[in-house]
Amino acid sequence: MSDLRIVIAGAGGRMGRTLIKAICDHEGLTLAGALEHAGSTHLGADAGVVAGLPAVGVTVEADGTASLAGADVVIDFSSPAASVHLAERAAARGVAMVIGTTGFSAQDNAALGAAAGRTAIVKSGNMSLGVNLLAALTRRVAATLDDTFDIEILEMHHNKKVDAPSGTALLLGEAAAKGRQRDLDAWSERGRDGQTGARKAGAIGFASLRGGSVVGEHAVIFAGPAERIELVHKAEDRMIFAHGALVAARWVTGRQPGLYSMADVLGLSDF
Ligand SMILES: NC(=O)C1=CN([C@@H]2O[C@H](COP(=O)(O)OP(=O)(O)OC[C@H]3O[C@@H](n4cnc5c(N)ncnc54)[C@H](OP(=O)(O)O)[C@@H]3O)[C@@H](O)[C@H]2O)C=CC1
Ligand SMILES: O=C(O)C1=N[C@H](C(=O)O)C[C@H](O)C1
Repeated sequence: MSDLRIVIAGAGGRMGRTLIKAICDHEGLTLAGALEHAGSTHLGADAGVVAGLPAVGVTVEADGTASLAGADVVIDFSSPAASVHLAERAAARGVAMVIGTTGFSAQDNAALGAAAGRTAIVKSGNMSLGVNLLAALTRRVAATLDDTFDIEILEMHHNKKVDAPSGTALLLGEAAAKGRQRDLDAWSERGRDGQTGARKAGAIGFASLRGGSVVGEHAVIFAGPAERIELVHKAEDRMIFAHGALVAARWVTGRQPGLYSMADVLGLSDF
């Protein structure tokens, strides 16, 4: 069987570099391209060297037309605008895509949905097995407990993260809302400050902490009368996201067009 040919977008970033290392460590995977934005200081450098490895013979580039033409799948951890633009290009060429970027607007999500009408895309705010299992558990617990148990989602990340709440917190919020058979947008409470009034029964609250080098920590708290249940995930190494993205890349290659989740990839949709 021939190698899976993977293009990495956001190649110079924390996740891009982790993915390049993971690809170089795995049999059956080939780095087919490494993309960065037009102003990046990494342009022209060898992607292996950017990732802290010996040279691999792939140059970091901004255009990527030739790389996309020879790729099976693109894995993208960059920025919302870059992901949307790249999804349109991948869709035009029928190249599958795995999107780990977070912080999308409703308009961005609509554009990604349109691209997924033309090529297969796996998109998830968290690619790890642990968090996707946590989401399945969250849905089950939220469905089991009634509104006397308030749901609060707490996340903490490193001090370079640019979006809040995290994509994972939103994924967990969606799972809780699904369990309660509610629309998350109508029930979420974010950024409380000042005279907020008492908590609305049934709301799903979010709180974000930023500091240091924390890779990613999430807690879903079910706070009831005189007792509390907490479901927690702590990521210790970005390699868990990279491994999940590579599992998704194998799974999505050759699939029918559509927008898929990590729950689809991991078989957790009916858990
Ligand atoms: N789903 C998941 O499991 C995970 C998701 N993430 C998400 O992935 C994204 C990236 O995270 P992280 O790697 O930590 O962030 P970084 O800022 O370290 O990396 C992002 C990279 O993308 C580059 N970039 C910006 N615009 C473009 C473009 N047009 N084309 C190609 N590259 C571009 C950035 O360049 P420059 O620095 O020069 O701007 C940077 O090198 C975030 O949205 C984060 O939330 C992160 C971890 C896990
Ligand atoms: O920016 C990060 O670092 C992370 N982003 C994702 C998110 O927004 O949830 C996933 C992970 O928590 C790390």
